[in-house]
Amino acid sequence: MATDPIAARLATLPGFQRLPSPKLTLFVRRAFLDPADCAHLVDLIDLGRRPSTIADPNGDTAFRTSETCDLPATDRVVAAVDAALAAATGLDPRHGEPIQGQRYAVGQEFKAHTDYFEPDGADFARYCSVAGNRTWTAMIYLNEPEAGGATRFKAVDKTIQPELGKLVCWNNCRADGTLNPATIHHGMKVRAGTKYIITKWYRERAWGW
Ligand SMILES: O=C(O)CCC(=O)C(=O)O
Ligand SMILES: [Fe+2]
Repeated sequence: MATDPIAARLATLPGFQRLPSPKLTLFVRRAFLDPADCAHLVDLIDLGRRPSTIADPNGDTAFRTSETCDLPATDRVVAAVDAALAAATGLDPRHGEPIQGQRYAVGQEFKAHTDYFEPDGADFARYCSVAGNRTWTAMIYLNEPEAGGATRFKAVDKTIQPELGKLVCWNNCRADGTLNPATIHHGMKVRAGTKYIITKWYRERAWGW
């Protein structure tokens, strides 16, 4: 059976808990970021937010209703988080997309989706011809909304609650490299308060710039 070297590494790190599922390689690490860094990132997201977009629009204009922020790689905290993620995971930082922030107000959500690009989707060549598809996702909750906003992985019946500084990371592929539909997840509606997260996606090859 193929093995996943990144998962093998994460399993050895203090505080990293692996989801006990043969279908999905997913880890949670509580308090990966400290409150001051989370607060700084929240401020950056509030300053730079724009409506979120999706690849391969499916006709549902309410599919992803959040806002997104392209975080500046030159920011001291953004650079430190980038380095910390690469150091923890062992993923090649050159394969990483720039870190994004996401902000969900009350009622906003990102319906069930996978983070990889569908090979038969209209946008596949545009998004994947240089760097290849997405491999790992790293996502960090920057705060705890007062209600709602959990991330639900329905194929493995796992719901992760937002918690300040909590890192969730998973492999969008199986150990043999094929895309894993069991990674499907839903950023559920915020019911009270505002939810802030950062997302970092890694690619098969170096990101083009
Ligand atoms: O907001 C969430 O909990 C999930 C976010 C997400 O899935 C994404 O940005 O791709
Ligand atoms: Fe996602």
